[in-house]
Amino acid sequence: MSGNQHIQVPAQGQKITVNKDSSLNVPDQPIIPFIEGDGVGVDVTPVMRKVADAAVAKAYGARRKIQWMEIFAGEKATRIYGPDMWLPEETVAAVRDYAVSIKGPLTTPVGGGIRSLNVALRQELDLYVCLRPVQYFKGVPSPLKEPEKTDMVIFRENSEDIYAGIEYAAGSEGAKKLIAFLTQEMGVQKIRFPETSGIGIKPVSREGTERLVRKAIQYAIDNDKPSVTLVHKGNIMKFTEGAFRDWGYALAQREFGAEQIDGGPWCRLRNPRTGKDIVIKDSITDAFLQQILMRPADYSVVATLNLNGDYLSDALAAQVGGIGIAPGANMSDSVACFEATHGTAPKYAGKDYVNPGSMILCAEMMLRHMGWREAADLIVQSLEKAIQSKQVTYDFARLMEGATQVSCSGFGDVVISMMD
Ligand SMILES: NC(=O)C1=CN([C@@H]2O[C@H](COP(=O)(O)OP(=O)(O)OC[C@H]3O[C@@H](n4cnc5c(N)ncnc54)[C@H](OP(=O)(O)O)[C@@H]3O)[C@@H](O)[C@H]2O)C=CC1
Ligand SMILES: O=C(O)CCC(=O)C(=O)O
Ligand SMILES: [Mg+2]
Repeated sequence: MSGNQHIQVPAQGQKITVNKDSSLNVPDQPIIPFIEGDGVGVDVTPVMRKVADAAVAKAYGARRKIQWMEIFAGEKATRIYGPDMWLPEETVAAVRDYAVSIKGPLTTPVGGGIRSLNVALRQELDLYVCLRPVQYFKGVPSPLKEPEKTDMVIFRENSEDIYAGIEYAAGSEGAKKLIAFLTQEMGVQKIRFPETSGIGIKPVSREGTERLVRKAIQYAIDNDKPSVTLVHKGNIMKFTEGAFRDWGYALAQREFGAEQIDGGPWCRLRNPRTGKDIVIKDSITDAFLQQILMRPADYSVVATLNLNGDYLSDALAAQVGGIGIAPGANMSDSVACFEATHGTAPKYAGKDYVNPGSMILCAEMMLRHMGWREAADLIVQSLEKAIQSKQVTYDFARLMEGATQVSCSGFGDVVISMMD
């Protein structure tokens, strides 16, 4: 870590502050920290900013303006702060202190090298909810016959599970110690090749599960959704994924008054806002992956563990047009950092080529979170119009008849032109 200060705080603008009940005080010129991101981050992040600025200007004139503040992580941070400074302290502090931020993707090497900076940021700030809405926009090409039937919101637990990165390489001191402990003290005889096994640990807690499932059920209540599905592989991983399911059901009953249907485990609660039923159900992950393709209309809010949520995010995104149009947010009760589902797509980096739709929709989620609903609505409407005009990036153009392929920045300009 370094005491270096490289963040330039905009002269104008104020911090967003958070009340005890998690509501926000948003000034008319909020300072929003942003991380450009590695790879295609350099392409999509400027487009996102341009579209968000245009929507804010269109919706509120001179009355409101985002004061962007660049903060640094990933390769850019190492260029600015020095080698090995991948996630500077002041970057983490800014994401925490400014309450609302947005980031482009960051590279994580496979196998060796640094651990995920994306995961590190989530862990350091305990951004325990990864919220990824999956909705169909009219005109988007999809591999499904009826893509509009896919309308889900993923609540992915963001702080635990095998994703936490507690693992030891085969042959390392850590792996040897753990394997010795397991075999000698715990009587474990199931490690097939103990001499050459790497070892990963999968922590899943009651608290971690409950806070995630609570958010998912509250979301279903607030947004008039018909069901919450707990997705787990609890038949095999009984005390982690199975416990996630059991703790989830217990929470629904204890805190939301859900009652079992036909002896359970499914249960049902009455939405206090609408009087309608919300069904709490569960599905084993492998079966769920086929259900979302075969019967997507049966599912709405999804609450799941970290790794399942990662896999499901990309699979569900594909059903409604792919990860070029898949936004998300990492959230705690006081901090929200908006982040696309996709990664750095290195082969396209710097080519002004990829779809900026995910980042644009991240900005839309961010504006809605700030209560700037009119600007958020404008983004959704103009994005839809842009897609329907068939002026789209390569990912959509290759699947659409009669489309005109435009660049990443070109697509941003089409979206802005649709605001008129
Ligand atoms: N939150 C984050 O910062 C994340 C970071 N990553 C990191 O990103 C790096 C690359 O990961 P990788 O597995 O290649 O996954 P990516 O999501 O970066 O890319 C996979 C494929 O998805 C398509 N794609 C991705 N982004 C877009 C876009 N904006 N518009 C259109 N299509 C898009 C492309 O498909 P096609 O080839 O068909 O054109 C691309 O080749 C890794 O280091 C990974 O760890 C990954 C996910 C999230
Ligand atoms: O951190 C990474 O590099 C990958 C993360 C990821 O795929 C995700 O969070 O969806
Ligand atoms: Mg992922």
